[in-house]
Amino acid sequence: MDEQGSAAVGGFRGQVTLDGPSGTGKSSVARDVAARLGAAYLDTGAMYRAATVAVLDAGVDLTDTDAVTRAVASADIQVGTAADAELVRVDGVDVAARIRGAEVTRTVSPVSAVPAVRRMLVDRQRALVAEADAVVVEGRDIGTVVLPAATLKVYLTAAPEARAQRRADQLGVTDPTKIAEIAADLRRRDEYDSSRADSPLRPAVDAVVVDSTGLDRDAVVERVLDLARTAVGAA
Ligand SMILES: Nc1ncnc2c1ncn2[C@@H]1O[C@H](COP(=O)(O)OP(=O)(O)O)[C@@H](O)[C@H]1O
Ligand SMILES: Nc1ccn([C@@H]2O[C@H](COP(=O)(O)OP(=O)(O)O)[C@@H](O)[C@H]2O)c(=O)n1
Repeated sequence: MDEQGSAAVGGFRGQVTLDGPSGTGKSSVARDVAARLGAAYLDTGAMYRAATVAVLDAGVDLTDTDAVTRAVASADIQVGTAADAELVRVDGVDVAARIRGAEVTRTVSPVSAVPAVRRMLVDRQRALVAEADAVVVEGRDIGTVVLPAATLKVYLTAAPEARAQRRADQLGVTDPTKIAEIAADLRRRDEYDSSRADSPLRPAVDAVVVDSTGLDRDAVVERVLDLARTAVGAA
């Protein structure tokens, strides 16, 4: 038993994927699970957000997919894989705070729908994963496209109102008009991410779907750790 009162998954080796829409708890759960497993952690959304910073700074027309691709290809995008420290840099500049801002959040879905951008970032994601014996990777297409042979695939869902409220709480937003704007942004990104032709957001056929609506963060973490124990036992 560890200090949090549950058995750790000792010597875990393998890949855990966490996919799902915004506000379902992917980042927070993935970080906690990685820390408990002693695994690396990769936030692929941060990579698409960093790519979006490069596109915004290049000032290109977002509908010009060749120009978007060139802007991403010529940027030096660095994302760390430690669960306890966020490292996101574009051309050596720390953009960890900027990637969470409204401008990037508004623009990231069209940038991430460009197939050539996805190919570049998926190659990077697989290379980063290959460096780790144990890794937790979160995003939209990790179980379906990036790591189809992962040890455990989890697809997180939650009711749209719960997701919007969580995001509002996280940002310290209490104004109902602003909460409605957050909910509208989540709907827009859900729609964009689920309907794109390349790597749409959807559960892998062999993913375990976990609905976090009525669960707190720790309960979801415990559920994923239980699933990881079972997956390792079954391997
Ligand atoms: N099961 C949960 N219940 C309530 N709040 C949660 C839960 N999981 C995560 N949160 C909180 O909701 C917010 C958004 O979670 P986050 O991990 O960023 O989601 P995602 O990566 O899916 O967008 C964070 O403040 C997080 O602490
Ligand atoms: N593997 C991934 C991860 C993110 N994304 C894109 O990047 C955006 C931001 O991802 P994120 O994980 O940071 O978003 P949140 O869930 O934190 O709001 C998503 O809305 C997708 O458009 C993607 O296309 N594929």
